[in-house]
Amino acid sequence: MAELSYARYGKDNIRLYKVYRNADGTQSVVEMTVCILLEGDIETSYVTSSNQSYPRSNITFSYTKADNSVVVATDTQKQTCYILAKQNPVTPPELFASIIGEHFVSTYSHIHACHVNIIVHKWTRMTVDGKPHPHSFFRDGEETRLVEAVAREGHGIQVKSGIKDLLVLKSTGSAFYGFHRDEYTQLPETWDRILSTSVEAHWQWKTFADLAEVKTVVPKFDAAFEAARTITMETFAKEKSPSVQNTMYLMCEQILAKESSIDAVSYSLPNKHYFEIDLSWHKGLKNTGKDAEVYAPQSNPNGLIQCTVTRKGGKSKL
Ligand SMILES: O=c1[nH]c(=O)c2[nH]c(=O)[nH]c2[nH]1
Repeated sequence: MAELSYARYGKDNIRLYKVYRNADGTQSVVEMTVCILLEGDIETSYVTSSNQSYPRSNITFSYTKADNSVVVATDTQKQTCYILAKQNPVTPPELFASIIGEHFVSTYSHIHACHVNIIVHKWTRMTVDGKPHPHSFFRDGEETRLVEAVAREGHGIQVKSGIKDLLVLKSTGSAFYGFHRDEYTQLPETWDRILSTSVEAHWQWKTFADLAEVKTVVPKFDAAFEAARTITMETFAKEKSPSVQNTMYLMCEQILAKESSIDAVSYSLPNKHYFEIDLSWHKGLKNTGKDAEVYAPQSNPNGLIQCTVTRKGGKSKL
């Protein structure tokens, strides 16, 4: 006996660009990649067709019985994404993701959940002749802004925001000592090391009742993104880090303190190692400890340190 235990389908890698022609003659642009995944109820809502009853809302029938009548084609989902982008603002991405999610759940009676993921790609306005250029942009880093919105019928909209691929390095001001030692330990303690990581962080908003409630907090989304980015960089730079674990915890605490509508903050930080190179074999060159200047950056393996910090004493308030 076989049973379908998981079913979602949709369109991934929908690439989307929108230009805003501003009243002052300047233009602003947004480029994003969207993923939409739909879920349907498996047991309820039967309709009658001819003399036959069949489960109208049963998305799984498209899998188990080749019944495509319940399938909102993935191409339709892509076209809908473009139409919604034309008819609505695409920024902040948390709002646009919620608009897409609510659309699918409210438009199709047999679709009960819609998962929307958005990656926003950077286009930063150029400075030309010392002035912001009206319509030219460049990519100043691979860092992306992320959003995941889940609209679930009867359960509101859950929104998670994030940042990914923000590559940072500090050449001193980081230590790692006092860690557990046993017969498997070779790593020496260090009071001064290079610290580098590619930041991935997510912050989960309190659950919104509906799209109308999402709309009431729109300005908070950009503000929280800027705050999380600033807190990440300032903590990384200013803190004399005793470990990645402690530094990332401090970042989470500050983001929770800054925005009361955020329930939880997660970080996932690879520890990108830079190894000292002993060059003493060459004419006694000193290149270790306090004399270290030339290092070998390591591609792998890397440490991977993760945490989630949740607001104590229950959920947050708007
Ligand atoms: O900040 C660190 N945390 C660790 O858990 C760890 N483990 C390790 O080898 N180096 C480091 N650095």
